[in-house]
Parts: sequence; C-alpha cells; structure tokens
Amino acid sequence: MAAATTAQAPQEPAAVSLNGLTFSYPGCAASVKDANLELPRGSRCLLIGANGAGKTTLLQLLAGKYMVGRSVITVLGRSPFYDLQLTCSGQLSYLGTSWRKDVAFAGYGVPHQADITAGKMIFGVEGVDPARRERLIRLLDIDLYQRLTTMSDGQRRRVQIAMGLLKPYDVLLMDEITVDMDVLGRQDLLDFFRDECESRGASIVYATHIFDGLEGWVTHLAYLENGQMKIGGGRSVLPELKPGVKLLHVVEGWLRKEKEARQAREREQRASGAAPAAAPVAPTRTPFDMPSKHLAFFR
Ligand SMILES: Nc1ncnc2c1ncn2[C@@H]1O[C@H](COP(=O)(O)OP(=O)(O)OP(=O)(O)O)[C@@H](O)[C@H]1O
Repeated sequence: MAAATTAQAPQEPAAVSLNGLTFSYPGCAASVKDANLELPRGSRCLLIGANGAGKTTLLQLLAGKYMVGRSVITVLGRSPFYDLQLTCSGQLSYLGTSWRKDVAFAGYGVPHQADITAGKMIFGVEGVDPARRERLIRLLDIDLYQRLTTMSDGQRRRVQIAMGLLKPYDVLLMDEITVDMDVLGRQDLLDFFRDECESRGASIVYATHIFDGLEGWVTHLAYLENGQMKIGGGRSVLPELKPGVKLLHVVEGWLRKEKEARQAREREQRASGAAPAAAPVAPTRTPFDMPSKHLAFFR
C-alpha cells in the first residue's frame, strides 16, 4: 500500500519582512541600523520614534524608493525596489509627506497645482470599482465640484488620500497623512483601514506622532530609536499597553528615557574631552546654503 502523503499548504509570505536592514544616505552615518521585523497579513503596525529616528527613511525603503539587497526587505515575499509590478499595480501603496506637493498614486506623481475640480481628479483614475470610489468620496466628505486650488490643506489632503486608496492595495504605507484632518475625518479613516485589514487581509504600516484613539487599533508596533529598532512585533511585545493605559503615555516614557540617555552620553563625552564643551556655534553660511530667494542677492 502506498504511503499516504499529506499535502502541505504553501506558507503565505509575510506582508512585510525586514532582515538585518541597514541603510545610509550617501556620505552619511546609517539612518537605519540592522532592523528586523516581520508583519503578518492583516496587521496594522504603528511606526513610532522621535524626530529623525528613521521612520520616513524606513517607509521609503519599504516603498522601494532606495536600492537595498533583494532579501533584506520583502513585501508580500517580493523586493519592492526590484519588483516594479508591486508598486505599479497598486498592490503596494505609499502615502507620504511629499503629498503636500504631489498627488501620488501607485508610485507616480501628478502635480495638484492644476486648477481642476476634485471630481475630475478622482474620476480620472481608470479601472476603479465605482462602489469603492463612492464609499471613499462619502467617507472623506469630498466636494467633487470644488477646485483643488481653492481648498484648505485638510480638504486637499482628503482628495489626495482618496486618490491613494481608490485601488485596493495589499500593503499600505502611510507617513503622517492624517495630520491635517479633523477628529471626525481621522476617526472615520482609521475605521475604514481597520475594515480593510479585517475583511480582505490588507496590511498597514502607519508612522505618526498622534496616538489618540490608536490603543485599540494597532495590532503591531515598531519603535525606532536613532535608526535602531528597539521594539518590533505584535502587541504582546508591549506589556505596558494594558487596557485603560494611553499609548501616548507609554511612548512619552520611552522618548523621555531616550532623551535623558542621549544627554547623559553627551555629558560624558564632554567630560572626557571627546566633544567640545562650548555652546553650539552657528555654522558659517555660504550663499549656496541659503534659500533660493536669498540667492537673488548674490547673482
Ligand atoms: N536625504 C537625506 N540625506 C541625508 N540624510 C537624511 C536624508 N533624509 C533623512 N536623513 C537623515 O536620516 C535620519 C532619519 O530621518 P527620517 O526623516 O527618516 O526621520 P523621521 O523619523 O521620519 O523623522 P520625523 O519624525 O522628524 O519625520 C535623520 O538623521 C535625517 O537627518
């Protein structure tokens, strides 16, 4: 009798996987150092850290904007830098800070300075499910007849977010995109994202400094300190986040500890003569360091 073979289901690749990621901008010290993280499908990961900790850099690396080794970063088992289809298809979507100037969709940038209505912009995207489009327009409370040039920052931001969400992504990377939105808009959007993760297994990495209402929303956390991933994983890596405890207070505690440790290190360096004890001195400026409007005086 032939031995029974048990068919093993192929393991689904993780939504996001970082394997010892180190990255430096040209001529600079490393902005991300030996980072490891594994996020399963359906996860909502909050990316936390002080200013300059490396959040935007990490999100841009995940979005395939900089070259790193193929296996160092994978999104849905593929390399976001080498696999252009991942971004071009909208499977991997990035909503970043450059959206203030550009409306980005599936990796492409379209200037929003054009004097057109929100409706023209939104209905101009082809191959969109009309029901999804309708839902987003309602959710983000967009006036389709208003021109982008006459909108407030928050209203324009809503159009930009709608553009980025029109096609159903599998992995969404967000860099502080809700910063201009009012409380209701932000809450409705967070509920929409939760629904997307729970109903169709989409995954989200969200970098923000605003933690209000996120305690019950996050499933995973990644905390960067000066480029190092100090904490990364499911909520269980965070025993402090008990019911009734505000995420803001937990993060505030980490950031204060980080700041005190850095200041203690600097004091030690000064005491040992490794760093100058004098007050910071303003760097000498050349005409080329100045904003372009000042350059006019040097022509
Ligand atoms: N284009 C660049 N060239 C050189 N260094 C850069 C560049 N962009 C960022 N950096 C440096 O990389 C580090 C991480 O910056 P990054 O913008 O990723 O931080 P962040 O955590 O997103 O900060 P914030 O909360 O202020 O947005 C910082 O030390 C920053 O000075």
